[in-house]
Amino acid sequence: MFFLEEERIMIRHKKLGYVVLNVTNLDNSVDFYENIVGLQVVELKNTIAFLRCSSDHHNLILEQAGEAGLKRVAYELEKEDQFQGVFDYLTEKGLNPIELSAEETQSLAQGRTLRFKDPHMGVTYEYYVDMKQMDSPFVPKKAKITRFLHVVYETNKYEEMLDFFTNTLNFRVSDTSSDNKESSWAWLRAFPSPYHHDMAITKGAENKLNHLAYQAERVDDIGIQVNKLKNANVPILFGPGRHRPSSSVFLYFADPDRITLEYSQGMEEFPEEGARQPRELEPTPETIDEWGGTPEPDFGKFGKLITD
Ligand SMILES: CC(C)c1ccc(C(=O)O)c(O)c1O
Ligand SMILES: [Fe+2]
Repeated sequence: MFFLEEERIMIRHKKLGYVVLNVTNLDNSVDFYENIVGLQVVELKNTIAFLRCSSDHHNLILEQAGEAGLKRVAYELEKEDQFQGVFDYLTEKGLNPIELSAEETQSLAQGRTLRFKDPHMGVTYEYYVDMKQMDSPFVPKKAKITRFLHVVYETNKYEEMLDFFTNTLNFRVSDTSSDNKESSWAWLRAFPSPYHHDMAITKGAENKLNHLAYQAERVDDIGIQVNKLKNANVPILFGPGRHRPSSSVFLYFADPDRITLEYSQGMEEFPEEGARQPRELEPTPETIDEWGGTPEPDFGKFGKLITD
C-alpha cells in the first residue's frame, strides 16, 4: 500500500517574541509598561520604544501614533537555518511574505526577518531569528513577570482563523469551548512552544484584539500587582481568578489606551511528544473563572487591529 507522506508543516516556533503596539502617548505608555506592567526600557527613539522582560533586546515595541492598536505580532523561529524553508513554505501557501532588508533588521536588533498578513483578519505577522541578547539579565520589578505569554483576539472569522493557524502555521489546539451558538473559544499553542496558548480566539461581531498577557512568576506577584494597580488607580478589569483551560491564576487591567492586559501565573505546559488531547470545555462562566468572578464591561473592549 502506498501512502502519500502527509504534508509536513515547516514551521517550528521557539516562542511568541513580541508585539508592536501603536500608542497615543508614547511617554505615558513607556512609563506604564515600565513601572506598572514591569518591563525594562532598552531603547528610546523619538517615536518608538523597545522594552524587554527577558534577555531579548525587546519583547514589546511601542510606537507613537494617532490611534492605539495592535500593529504586529512576532514569533521567533526555533533555529536560524529554518528561516529560508519557512519563507519558501509561506510563499508556496500564497501568503506573499516579504523579507526585511539588512538595514531594517539592524534597526530591530534582529537577524533574518519576514512579514506577512493573515488572510482573514489582516494582522501582520513576523517570523524572525537571532534577536540581539542583552548583556545584563532582565531585572523584574516587585511584581515579577517572566515572559510575554499570549495574544487573544475576538474574530468574526473564527473557523477560518482556527483552520489557518492549525493547518497553515502549525499551531496546535490545546482546548476549545463552544455553546454552538454565539460563544466559541479556542486556545492554541505555536508548536512546539510548550505554553497552553500563545494565541487564542473567541467568536465575536468584529475583528479586534481582546488582550495581551504576561507571565507572572508566583501567585504572590498577582497579589502584589493588585495592590500596585489600586495604588496607581489603574482599572482592574477582571480577577484575581483562576482559568480552567490553562489552570492559571489571572488578573486583567487596562493600559493607558484602555487595551486589556493580563498577568497569568501557572499556565499548563505541553511536551512536544505525547501531549494530552484537546478538551471541549463546558461553555460556562466557571470555565473562564473557577472562582466565580465576572469581567468589567471594559474587559477586552478596546483593541483596534492596525491592518493598513
Ligand atoms: C479570554 C479569556 C477570558 C481567557 C480564558 C482562559 C485563559 C487561560 O486558560 O489561560 C485565558 O488566558 C484567557 O485570557
Ligand atoms: Fe489570557
